[in-house]
Amino acid sequence: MTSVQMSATDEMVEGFLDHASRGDLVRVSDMICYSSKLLNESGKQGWTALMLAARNGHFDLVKALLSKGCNKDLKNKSGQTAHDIAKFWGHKHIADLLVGDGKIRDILPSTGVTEHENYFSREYLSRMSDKRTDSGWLSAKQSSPETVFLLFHNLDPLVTSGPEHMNNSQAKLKLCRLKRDSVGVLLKKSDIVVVFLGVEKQECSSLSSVSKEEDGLIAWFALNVEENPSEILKIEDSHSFFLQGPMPTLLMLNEDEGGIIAQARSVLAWHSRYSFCPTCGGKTKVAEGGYKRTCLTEGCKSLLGIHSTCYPRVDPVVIMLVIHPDGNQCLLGRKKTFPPGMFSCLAGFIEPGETIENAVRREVMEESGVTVGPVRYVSCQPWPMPSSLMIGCISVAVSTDIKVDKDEIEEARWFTRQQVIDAIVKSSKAVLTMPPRQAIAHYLVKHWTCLNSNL
Ligand SMILES: NC(=O)C1=CN([C@@H]2O[C@H](COP(=O)(O)OP(=O)(O)OC[C@H]3O[C@@H](n4cnc5c(N)ncnc54)[C@H](OP(=O)(O)O)[C@@H]3O)[C@@H](O)[C@H]2O)C=CC1
Ligand SMILES: [Mg+2]
Ligand SMILES: [Mg+2]
Ligand SMILES: [Mg+2]
Ligand SMILES: [Zn+2]
Repeated sequence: MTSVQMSATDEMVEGFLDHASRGDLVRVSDMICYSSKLLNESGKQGWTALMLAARNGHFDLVKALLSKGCNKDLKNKSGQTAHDIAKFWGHKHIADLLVGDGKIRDILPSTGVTEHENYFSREYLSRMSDKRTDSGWLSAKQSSPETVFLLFHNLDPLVTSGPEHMNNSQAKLKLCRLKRDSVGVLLKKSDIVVVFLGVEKQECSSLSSVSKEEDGLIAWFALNVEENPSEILKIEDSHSFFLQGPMPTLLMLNEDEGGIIAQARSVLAWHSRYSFCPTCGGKTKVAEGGYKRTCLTEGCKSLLGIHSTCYPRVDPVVIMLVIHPDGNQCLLGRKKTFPPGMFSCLAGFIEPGETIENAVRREVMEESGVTVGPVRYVSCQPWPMPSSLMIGCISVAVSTDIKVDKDEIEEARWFTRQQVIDAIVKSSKAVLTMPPRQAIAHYLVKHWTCLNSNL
């Protein structure tokens, strides 16, 4: 049936199940308020919203669906309940929630903050870290015609704008999913690092029907080349090109691919910047599917104790919305490099030996001269430029005079709630522009204004 032929009800059920599959608690709750019948509706293969939420590990959504009274005993066409599915996919906390009398036990005390999925956060692939040490499995997958290879040139991903890729996607660009034949020449080169990203998540029913040798898992790998490889590669897609960035171009992909890029680009960037051992400068050997570089110098200190220099690094960064003591204004700043009129949350790298809360207080003081009191964690976002983790907080100022550090920030100002709402909805009255919706700074401001996430 095409979407044109679909009835309005079918379309609503499909939309509802899609939101459930993505763990979109807000949209799912809104739709249940509109029609409680949706709770037990099923789509393809008899999967209900509860099953999809259990499959994809959306704990809060499973909890919400149960509290609305959905039937947890329904079975899909493979005879599985939501509990079976959660157990199969290793979501033990969800499986626990779904057993017995179905009563929800709150294991964690409520903080009033629910998990929010930011751009770059989606886990489209299952990382399967246990396979990183299985060199036989990894090389078999690299030879498999099903395997997907992502190619980067100086950390810019190969994408396509071809019309054949535009179905069901709002994104104008899509990662080129190359096959072994296209990248075979590169795989033979000894200096190319190939990073194992994971395998495509699959429906339980399709997994149970394959043998152990041919596990049916579709593996993904990423590789980065420094010289433009277009001439030696067999890429038939004439619409493909290396997406020059990283910003703002990396924000043009869809959410699934944003998550893949966050992982692939960070690990590849680590390889491109850590070619030699950071401890002794010696040569290193790439191991564990591209997730480790071991020093080859006998007796090197990096081989003793905690091998932290051997693994990809992640830099924690605090990013914070500072609320005025009057509760009705927030502090935003702009760097010289921002587009005209754009203001964002203050941010800064966490220093060694520092807590998240103290880093928030120090960075806000350094950059704006404002003293911060209480700090609360809200949400986080991988930021693969090259490999940060943005730790999003909301905090309350205890002083209000602004004295900007001109080296880092061009200007910082208090904006009223109405002014930031105007900016979010892009009103003609807006006196500032916000960072794009894919940036956690945007989400923190929206979170504070308590606006509907559809904006
Ligand atoms: N997702 C989002 O919404 C946002 C993301 N960000 C990201 O957050 C990150 C940090 O923000 P920013 O305000 O620049 O940070 P800071 O305020 O800490 O300032 C960065 C400066 O500090 C120095 N520095 C100190 N420690 C480090 C470190 N571990 N790594 C790199 N530089 C360090 C650098 O100096 P030098 O380079 O001169 O040596 C750099 O210029 C940036 O990568 C930015 O892209 C920022 C705002 C919004
Ligand atoms: Mg800063
Ligand atoms: Mg700073
Ligand atoms: Mg800093
Ligand atoms: Zn070394």
